[in-house]
Amino acid sequence: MGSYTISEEQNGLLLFTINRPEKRNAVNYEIMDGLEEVLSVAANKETKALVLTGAGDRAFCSGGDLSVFHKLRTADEAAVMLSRMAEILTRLLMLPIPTVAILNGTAIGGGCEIASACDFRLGRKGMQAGFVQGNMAITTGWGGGSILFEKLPSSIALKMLGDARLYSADELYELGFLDYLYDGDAMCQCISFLERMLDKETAVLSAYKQLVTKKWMASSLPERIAAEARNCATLWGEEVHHEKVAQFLKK
Ligand SMILES: CC[C@@H](C(=O)O)C(=O)SCCNC(=O)CCNC(=O)[C@H](O)C(C)(C)COP(=O)(O)OP(=O)(O)OC[C@H]1O[C@@H](n2cnc3c(N)ncnc32)[C@H](O)[C@@H]1OP(=O)(O)O
Repeated sequence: MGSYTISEEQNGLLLFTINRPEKRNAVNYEIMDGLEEVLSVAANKETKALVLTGAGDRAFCSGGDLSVFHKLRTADEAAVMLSRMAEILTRLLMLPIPTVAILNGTAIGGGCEIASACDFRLGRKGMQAGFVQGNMAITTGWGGGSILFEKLPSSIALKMLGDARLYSADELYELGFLDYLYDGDAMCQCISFLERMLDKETAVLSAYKQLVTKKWMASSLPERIAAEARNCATLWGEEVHHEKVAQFLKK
């Protein structure tokens, strides 16, 4: 089995599952390929909504695979990976159909950035999530910071990014990062959350989605996301970042 699966589910849902539970679903280059693939498949007019989740019950996604990306030493090397992923999240954000992240477990760093790029975030009761990049002496580098400022009041977004800590599911729901808390079968809960929307014509859902994507285009969000990736790349090239990652890998 590869690092991801793509499956067509009932009610017109397209499901992308990050399948590296033993690495807490950390993102490697294969998963980036998979995200690019699923975004192309989602353009099919039969798809009503795209759903992203992680395999297992421990993690949605633990961010970038530090053992792989630790090999990127300079700002220029990091910029290639960061800007590719920023482009993927921009496509996900602008997809003309609803998108859902099912946070079946912990979401950390880049995992929170992926979730932020989705229209809705459903969290399993008891999960945790945090933009911990600050503890690694970098910022969000896949565009998730700029996206979070669009999704939440700026004081809440700044606190979450600056704290760089894990928040509980209850806190995340209260802050508005999570739209729904579930327990039990994740797909059943997701279908139930989307039930009334899935009855509607794709053209209707797309028209509504475009109301927000046009706003984001007009405020140059894609350019802001690209700038965020470049700024992160500069911090990435600093020795202090490499030391923090080495500490994690040593553990
Ligand atoms: C690079 C992009 C950047 C961005 O732009 O946003 C980022 O994403 S930075 C943030 C990177 N992520 C992290 O800092 C998270 C690191 N992981 C953890 O804190 C913990 O693993 C966890 C996610 C809280 C889970 O804890 P736990 O359930 O106790 O599992 P373990 O810690 O024992 O991990 C099991 C296994 O998985 C490996 N692992 C986990 N996360 C990553 C990761 N991001 N990259 C690579 N490998 C990861 C961990 O090393 C263990 O491996 P083994 O020792 O081989 O079993």
